[in-house]
Amino acid sequence: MVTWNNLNTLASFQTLSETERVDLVSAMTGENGAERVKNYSIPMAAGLAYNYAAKQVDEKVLDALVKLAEEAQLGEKFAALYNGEVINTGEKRLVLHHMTRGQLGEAVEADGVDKRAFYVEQQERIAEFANKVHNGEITNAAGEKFTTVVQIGIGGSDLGPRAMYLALENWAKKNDTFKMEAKFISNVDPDDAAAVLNSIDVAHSIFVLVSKSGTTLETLTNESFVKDALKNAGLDASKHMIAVTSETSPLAKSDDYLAAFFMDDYIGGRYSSTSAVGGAVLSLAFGPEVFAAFLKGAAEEDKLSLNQDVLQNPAMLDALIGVYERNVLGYPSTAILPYSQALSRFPAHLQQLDMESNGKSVNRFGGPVDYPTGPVIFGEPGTNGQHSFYQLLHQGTDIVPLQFIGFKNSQIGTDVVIQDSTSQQKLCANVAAQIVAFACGKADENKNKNFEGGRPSSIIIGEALTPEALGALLAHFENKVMFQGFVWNVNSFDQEGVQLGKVLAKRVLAHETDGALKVFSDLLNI
Ligand SMILES: O=P(O)(O)OC[C@H]1O[C@](O)(CO)[C@@H](O)[C@@H]1O
Repeated sequence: MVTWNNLNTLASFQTLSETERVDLVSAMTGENGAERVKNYSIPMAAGLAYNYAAKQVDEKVLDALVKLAEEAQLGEKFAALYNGEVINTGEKRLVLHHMTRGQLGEAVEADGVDKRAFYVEQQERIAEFANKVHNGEITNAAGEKFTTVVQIGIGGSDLGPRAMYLALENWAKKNDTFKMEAKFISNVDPDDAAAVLNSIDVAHSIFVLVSKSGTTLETLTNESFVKDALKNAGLDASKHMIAVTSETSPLAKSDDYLAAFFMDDYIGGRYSSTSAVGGAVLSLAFGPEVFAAFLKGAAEEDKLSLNQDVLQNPAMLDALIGVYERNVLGYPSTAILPYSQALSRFPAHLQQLDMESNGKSVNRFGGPVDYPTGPVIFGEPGTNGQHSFYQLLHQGTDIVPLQFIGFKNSQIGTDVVIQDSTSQQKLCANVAAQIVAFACGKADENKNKNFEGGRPSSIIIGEALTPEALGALLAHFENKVMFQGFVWNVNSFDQEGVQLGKVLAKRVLAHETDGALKVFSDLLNI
């Protein structure tokens, strides 16, 4: 039986708060600095490793974090989640995204069906459909193969799948599994749809309309935009569109689509990359085998998140260190810094995952929380970020914890030696240098050139960004955010904070405005 308590009521949190702070500069530059880098590392799935040597922790802090994990019952809460308890209290729903990639606990039946069987059935249907598109059994009306897939969706129906597609595009090309180019339309800004439509051959394009609810204004507007374009090209839209939605949504029973694939209300949009939401576009783009490898990596990482030994559970430890930084050390944000161009949209995905999940001021029962919850998340790939916002990270007045990601090898393998090193070596040299620069700093008499150091970071290191590694990376962050939500006692699976803006926008469009809303509407010529 689990009990849900606010963080500041836990005795272990009190102990953690009183634990002596670690001087990161001394820890990293002292005689045990090198050993620390070797030891403070946990294996992850797919050959990845989570290294937390440059975090502001030592044995005493780690011990206090282990006690916090125990008192907050993180393992038990995860078990309650994957065994089908109503963890999403706000919407009174189960939380089942782990089941899209494996069965961690008991069979869970909901709506009269075994949910694992349901998700597997959707994967099989998608795989069959994708194979038929690739081998020319499913074609356009002229009997020609589709060459492009365009996903229409927003939020979780866009960010995760888009980030995953970009992450694997070059890998798939290099490994001869690239089947179709994918494009994405998300913004209701007409320039988004228009620009994508101008860049493709609509006659050879298949569109994936993705909306769990089937009611999202932006997505339905963009669907009409695309249907108009197909009609104007003399094409039958229903022969060019598939839907990914929940079986209860208005889209589910429509004849407007060539096929429909399903997820359900037990998978939040931001946790849906491993469901049909990511499955359709990724299977069409790279083939079902690549999507299956991606799921395998995620499933392996999920299993590591079950480990009751916190120091061998990368997602749980990452989560706890994040809580320590937020609630004891008082750091307000976290930067996601992948040293991998393929992960260019991964920070944007994590922004939604983290901030929509844990950006909450009430606990899971609607009561107040009087401590900080989710941090502000932002990021960019390195080394580009170094030439942009790292100035503030190194010498600004806020300390921003950093989450680096790096790979020993590139995806494409084409490289050049300039000044005795390859580009890949330069990339990796930079991330190593940054970790040490942030943690250790450098004293200078000229205060303008002085680096205080003491700026914490972690790094996930892998051999190369493969489908398995990407799945593991995704699951790591999903589970980290989940564990943090448990510690903060918030419901990480609803998002009421997005509703008010939607309601007011509808009022503006219906011209039912007054006061400030009316003046802004007039200023924007609506
Ligand atoms: O898939 P849907 O139902 O169109 O929702 C899209 C996105 O909108 C949100 O509900 C926020 O407005 C996200 O949580 C979700 O990912």
